[in-house]
Amino acid sequence: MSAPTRAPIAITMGDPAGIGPEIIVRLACTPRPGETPLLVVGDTQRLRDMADHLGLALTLFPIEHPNELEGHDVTPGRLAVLPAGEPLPTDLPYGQVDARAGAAAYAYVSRAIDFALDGAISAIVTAPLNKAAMAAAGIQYPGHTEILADRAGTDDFGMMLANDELRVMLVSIHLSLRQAIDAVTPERELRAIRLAARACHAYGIEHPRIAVAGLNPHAGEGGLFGGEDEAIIAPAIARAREEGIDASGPWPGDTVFMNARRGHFDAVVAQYHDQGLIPVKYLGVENGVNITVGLPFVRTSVDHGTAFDIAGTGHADPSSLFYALKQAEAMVRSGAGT
Ligand SMILES: NC(=O)c1ccc[n+]([C@@H]2O[C@H](COP(=O)([O-])OP(=O)(O)OC[C@H]3O[C@@H](n4cnc5c(N)ncnc54)[C@H](O)[C@@H]3O)[C@@H](O)[C@H]2O)c1
Ligand SMILES: N[C@H](C(=O)O)[C@H](O)COP(=O)(O)O
Repeated sequence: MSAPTRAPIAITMGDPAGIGPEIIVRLACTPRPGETPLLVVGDTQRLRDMADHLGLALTLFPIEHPNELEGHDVTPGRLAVLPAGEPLPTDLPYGQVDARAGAAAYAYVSRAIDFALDGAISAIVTAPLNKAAMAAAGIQYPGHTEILADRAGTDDFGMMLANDELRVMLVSIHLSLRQAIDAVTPERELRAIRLAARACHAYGIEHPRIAVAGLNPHAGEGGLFGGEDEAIIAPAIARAREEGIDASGPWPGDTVFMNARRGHFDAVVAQYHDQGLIPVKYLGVENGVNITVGLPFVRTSVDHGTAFDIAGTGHADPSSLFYALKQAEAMVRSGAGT
């Protein structure tokens, strides 16, 4: 028996019709260096069926509270499951938007947040949920990040995607492109720069160099291609510098990530979702992690989605989940949080 020595990390199962169940059972059966005990908030039968489908020898045992892990054998091949929401129908199809799956995904993350706010778990690591399925269930949040921030009662939060080569903080997250342009405001710019610096501190970087990407082609080319870069972004960078943050820009968005990857910057502030996430995901989703910065607890996530095109087929790569767990453990260990 290996007794847990610190509060467990909870992995949420995500959308049951996606690849969450598969990547979780693969992770649970693989020896890994971290010593933090794990539990999954999800559906035991769904995980059981997936492990059987993949031919994995996995023992699942139910718990009702993270404290119950104390004294349990939590070695690879054994996994505690904490239920939430309604039990799933056994014939729930993979790879389809389903309101029952959307409701379940929301229930898993909600229950994990309860335990995180109580200090009963040390971090939340999320498997992907499907935003269309959640909307079909009548849940109005666009994603995990907004649920987490709302439940934590904070407006001062941000989404950072990172891998071994890039760290990217977004000015806006799940908005239409038109709305994202309107969201380029002095307040949001300054907040994103501050959050990027804060995240770098959590990575142990004392004096982070924060590059801010421009909004328009060539960062506006002196006003030829749009005025937001000079009128809104540049003054926010100046404000951040007055606060002592080593921020620079606005840099042309097409080359700033290349220079960050070369080591010229510690993080990039991207003006909208795809500007920031394409460079990170292009380097491979297997080494990427999504971190919510600004919460009172640690939350990391895989940097990929529910992959309905391969869900249930046994072809999902669990690497990003390993990476997200490793990052969460490091953040908990350092005590830096976010
Ligand atoms: N953390 C999250 O909860 C999260 C993250 C991103 C997207 N999403 C959601 O997931 C849903 C689907 O999003 P999408 O189709 O844009 O992106 P996706 O990441 O689900 O899929 C994009 C492509 O990458 C492949 N892929 C993704 N992860 C993989 C893995 N682990 N192994 C092998 N191949 C993998 C898929 O098969 C697909 O071809 C949407 O509802 C989206 O909002 C959720
Ligand atoms: N924007 C994220 C991505 O594309 O990877 C993703 O949608 C996850 O968002 P949440 O962590 O807020 O669910």
